[in-house]
Amino acid sequence: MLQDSAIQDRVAQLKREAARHAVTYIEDGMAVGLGTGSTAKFMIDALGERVAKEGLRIRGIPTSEASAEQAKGLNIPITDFAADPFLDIAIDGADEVQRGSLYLVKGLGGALLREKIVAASARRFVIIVDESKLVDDLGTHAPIPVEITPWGWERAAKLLGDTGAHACKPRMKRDGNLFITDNGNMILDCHYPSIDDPRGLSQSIIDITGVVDHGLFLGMTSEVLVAGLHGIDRLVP
Ligand SMILES: O=C[C@H](O)[C@H](O)[C@H](O)COP(=O)(O)O
Repeated sequence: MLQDSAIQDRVAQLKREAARHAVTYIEDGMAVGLGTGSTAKFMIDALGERVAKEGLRIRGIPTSEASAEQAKGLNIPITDFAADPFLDIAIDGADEVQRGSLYLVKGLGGALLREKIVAASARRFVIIVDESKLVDDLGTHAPIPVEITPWGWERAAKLLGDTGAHACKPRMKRDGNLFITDNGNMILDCHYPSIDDPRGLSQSIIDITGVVDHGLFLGMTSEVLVAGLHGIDRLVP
């Protein structure tokens, strides 16, 4: 039996391989959304390698300051929505992927807003995860992060906690310490006892004035590359 650390090393290796595979979808001349998080980091590394070794000519839009720094360090050219309002592809990680629907929970690292804007702009949205992220019901392991404006945040928090069938227990991200996003907003992590109507929940959160967006990504995924101990699976909705 493999030890925990050996399993983690193997999963990291498979995520790296899945990231390399995802990067083969990128072709010369493309505008590419660059995700955020430990899995997206492997993908940006693999893309940097293609830029350096093959002279691949692409333009990237990073979904966080961290990914922007990484991309710049690898000489990946950065673009913006003025020059590229539509992207050919975006590649990112996720916190949960619902089997079948391929609905996602994203944003536990706090990057959900830019990630969602980039995903919405991309013709193809590719997700890379390890198999521990696959769930039957959203919210099984991950809370839903909700990005809210700092001004009046207490009101939004109260309403998130009071929304009838969609009430949650909002907690301030990072164990009660203030977490400010790259956009200058705050994140509340919302724990729901169960999520049986993701679309209804999405709407009820977004209807609260002061909420900027949330980490449910519904109907956006083009495909998911799942890195498991036995290899890489490709899921499509
Ligand atoms: O804000 C963070 C992003 O949504 C990440 O893509 C997500 O949290 C997955 O991160 P990781 O690949 O590190 O598990």
